[in-house]
Amino acid sequence: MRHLGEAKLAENKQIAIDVRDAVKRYGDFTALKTISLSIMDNEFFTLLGPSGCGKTTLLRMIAGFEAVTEGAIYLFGDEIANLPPNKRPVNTVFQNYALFPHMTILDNVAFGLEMRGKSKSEARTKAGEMLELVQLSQFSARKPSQLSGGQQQRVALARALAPQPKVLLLDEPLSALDLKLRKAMQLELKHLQRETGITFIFVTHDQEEALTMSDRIAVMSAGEMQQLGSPTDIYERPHNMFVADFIGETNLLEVSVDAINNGRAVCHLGGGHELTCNAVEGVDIGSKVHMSIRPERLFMSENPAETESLKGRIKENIFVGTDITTIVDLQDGPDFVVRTSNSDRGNKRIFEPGTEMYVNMELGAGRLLAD
Ligand SMILES: Nc1ncnc2c1ncn2[C@@H]1O[C@H](COP(=O)(O)OP(=O)(O)OP(=O)(O)O)[C@@H](O)[C@H]1O
Repeated sequence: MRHLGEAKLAENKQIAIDVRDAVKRYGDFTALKTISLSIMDNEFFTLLGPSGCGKTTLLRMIAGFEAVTEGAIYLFGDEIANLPPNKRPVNTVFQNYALFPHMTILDNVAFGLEMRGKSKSEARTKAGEMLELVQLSQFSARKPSQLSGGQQQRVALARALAPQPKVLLLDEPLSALDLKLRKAMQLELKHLQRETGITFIFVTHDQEEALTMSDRIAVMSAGEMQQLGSPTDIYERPHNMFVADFIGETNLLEVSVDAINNGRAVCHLGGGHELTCNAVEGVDIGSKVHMSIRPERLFMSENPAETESLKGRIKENIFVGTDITTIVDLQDGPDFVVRTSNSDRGNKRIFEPGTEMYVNMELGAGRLLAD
């Protein structure tokens, strides 16, 4: 099966940003450890990772606000080490909008264009078009304080898009917004990216945001890239424990691999429980590794299903609106978290706490992690 990210890459797109063996050190501290990645033209690319992993540092190096200690960054084929920030065809949207409070919305958007040498009338015409793009034309005469947080963020976007940069860098631009507005803005940003065709490099620590918006995601931790792939790759086929744990919710089980036959690995999880899943490269017989199973890939039944099946007892059911989360005690084995969507509850059983039942999964649901 092809994934969105791969399909896009297969179109032979030009590389917008090429980061080659880039290292960033602040004195003795290494903030980025030899990062290499290529971001394609017209791609919505996300740098995702916990606080302090180096995402902003990488973004600032692309923008030209930080020098690269080792390695190089290429922008559409050209090395940019000696290009000052204002000469790069790159613009940044920050978390805190940074609008001028005394200027109207229109002037805020026009200001950067005038600074770049456009005449006042040219700048204002272009600013008007940009406000139309972000659907704020009716507010062009207002001051920033007369707009909501979401509207101010859209002004900041219009301002950053106005000079038609080839690449737009977005550093956690939605984190100051409440959840509902953030979700609406996520879709809006994605549409804007499609409409303008500009390469977006988006920084976030919010995995759901990254999955919703991106063509591809680079998952980072402690200055290193852990995995690069489409949202489906990252979610369905995490390469390691960090990615499996950081992206979404998962059951991370300690297992020992007892046998590998025909591409299938038979794994022991303690307490006499056994599960078979697809073998992966780097995990051999005798390995003690982890298996990741997403809670929504498990289902419960009164009798063992014809798939992989483990006997357990219900500990607790937790109603979380769209789903019911069930904690299952496997008796001398690990606890399992099973998620049942409320939309297909008719097909899947929910049992009362204390009931003995079976937790089942398809063969492909468990994923062995090499580390
Ligand atoms: N100017 C600096 N001098 C020294 N250390 C720095 C400097 N700037 C960043 N760092 C360190 O580099 C590491 C990466 O910082 P960075 O801001 O890139 O992280 P981040 O992933 O963007 O985090 P957050 O999500 O909190 O913004 C952190 O440990 C930070 O303390």
